[in-house]
Amino acid sequence: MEVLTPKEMGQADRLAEQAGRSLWHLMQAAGGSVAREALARFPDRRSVAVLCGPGNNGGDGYVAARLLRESGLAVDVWRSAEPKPGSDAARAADAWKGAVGALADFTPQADMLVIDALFGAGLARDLDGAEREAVERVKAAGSVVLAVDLPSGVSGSSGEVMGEALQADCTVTFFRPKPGHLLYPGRALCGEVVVADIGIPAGVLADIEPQLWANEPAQWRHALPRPKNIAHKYQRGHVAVFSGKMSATGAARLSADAAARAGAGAVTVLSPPDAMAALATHLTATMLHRFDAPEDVLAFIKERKVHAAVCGPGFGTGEKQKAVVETLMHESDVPLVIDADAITVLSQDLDCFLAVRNSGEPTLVLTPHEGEFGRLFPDLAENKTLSKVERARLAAARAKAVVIYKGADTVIAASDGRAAINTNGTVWLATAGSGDVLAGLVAALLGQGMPPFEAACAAVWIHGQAGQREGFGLTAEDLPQAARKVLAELISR
Ligand SMILES: NC(=O)C1=CN([C@@H]2O[C@H](COP(=O)(O)OP(=O)(O)OC[C@H]3O[C@@H](n4cnc5c(N)ncnc54)[C@H](O)[C@@H]3O)[C@@H](O)[C@H]2O)[C@@H](O)CC1
Ligand SMILES: [K+]
Repeated sequence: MEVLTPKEMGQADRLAEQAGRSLWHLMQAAGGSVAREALARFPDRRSVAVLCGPGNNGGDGYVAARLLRESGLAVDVWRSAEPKPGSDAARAADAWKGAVGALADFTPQADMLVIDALFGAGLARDLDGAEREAVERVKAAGSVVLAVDLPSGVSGSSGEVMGEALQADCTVTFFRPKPGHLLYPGRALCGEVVVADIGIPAGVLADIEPQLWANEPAQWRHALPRPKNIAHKYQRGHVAVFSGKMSATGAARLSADAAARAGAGAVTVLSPPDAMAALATHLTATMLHRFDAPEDVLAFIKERKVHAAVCGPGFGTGEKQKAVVETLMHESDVPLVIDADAITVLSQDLDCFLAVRNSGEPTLVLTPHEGEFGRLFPDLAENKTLSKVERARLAAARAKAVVIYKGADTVIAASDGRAAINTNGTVWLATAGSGDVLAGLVAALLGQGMPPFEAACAAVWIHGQAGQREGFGLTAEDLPQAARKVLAELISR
């Protein structure tokens, strides 16, 4: 599903108006969907308090208040400021015939349903004054909160908290989700998110051309590799995985296993001389090849027709490793997944890395977690005015790469501006070796010819789904098999 920034949502609103849906009617539908969710989800609440701000978010609140009162509930409205005279919100406030209290006098109770219609997409600065104090009181009282569009204090564009924010049990937003619903901390503050249809025609999206999606199979399933019956193993993608020294071979084996389970026809672990014996005792279907110097690597890639390579898991960060990473970047055109230690190696000489990337070759997928992202793109990481999506996009454009910016809310970004926010991750994936598996999944899909952005999005989703299936107590060794089943189902459907 497309994700719209608050600015794009304003555009949707104007386009809907041109298509004959007035803001007044959208506001009635928005307030109506809030009232419906309140009745359906919180039927046992004895009283309802609707907190209304000065803008259209408050307007939705007045509409919901009127409808809930008409259904027989005891409803009070508390407002921080009057809506602008002549606005749709003012018209909605006029249609509310009950009393209106000053927000400063509102005393929340634990058994109350609080409908938060203070601020939505229009939140422009940190919460302060009466609104902030009311938010603090609601949090202290522990009332059940249903947020209109966004919990007040959450930025719709970044999910960041602006000063203070409500913790909602449920958030009803309209037409399409916003980045603030999917990026942390906003995602956690929203509670369950309901995306309500308020009559904005989906056709407006053709004019808006959104470049951000929630990461879902609908976006990339068509591009998943479907091997033809006649394919032999090398036609199904040959993936090479670089191993580190003898004491650090497990990471490469996890990547290799993931690549094989995700459909690569052949997988070879490239090993430094000292790790050959350790790897040989562990590998069965996966092939093993020794490399000593960067030239060996180039020769192997060329002669054995490698389709994608993973470099980084357990690799090490010394001079020898640096030489390999640089050779891969300068002298080879094999699609690369650069993870973990290889990211650290690149970050040791940023000017060189970016100079090489000016040519745009080879196809590159970078998989940094927060710390690695900070090392590769320090200025972007420090820029607190940017959302995680914007940081990932700028990084992708700068590195001419697909960037998988990992975390609980992993963002995948391409250098052409497309981006996706992943939502199926689970805490069980925060385990040693999980990232190595992800790198192997990306390489397998790349090696089978899937375009890099789609391959990255698919790998992240499959990884998340595998984590959910395995659940409590999973180890990274469980993930490749689970990923295989997820992928098999995606392909067979
Ligand atoms: N865009 C659309 O298509 C629709 C939008 N609707 C509602 O309209 C909302 C957006 O309305 P608005 O653009 O009026 O924005 P809001 O109602 O979120 O807030 C805007 C008002 O708050 C003030 N303000 C911003 N930050 C403040 C702060 N920290 N402290 C005090 N005042 C602050 C602004 O100056 C402005 O007056 C959405 O969240 C949604 O609830 C719905 O009515 C239906 C359709
Ligand atoms: K709100």
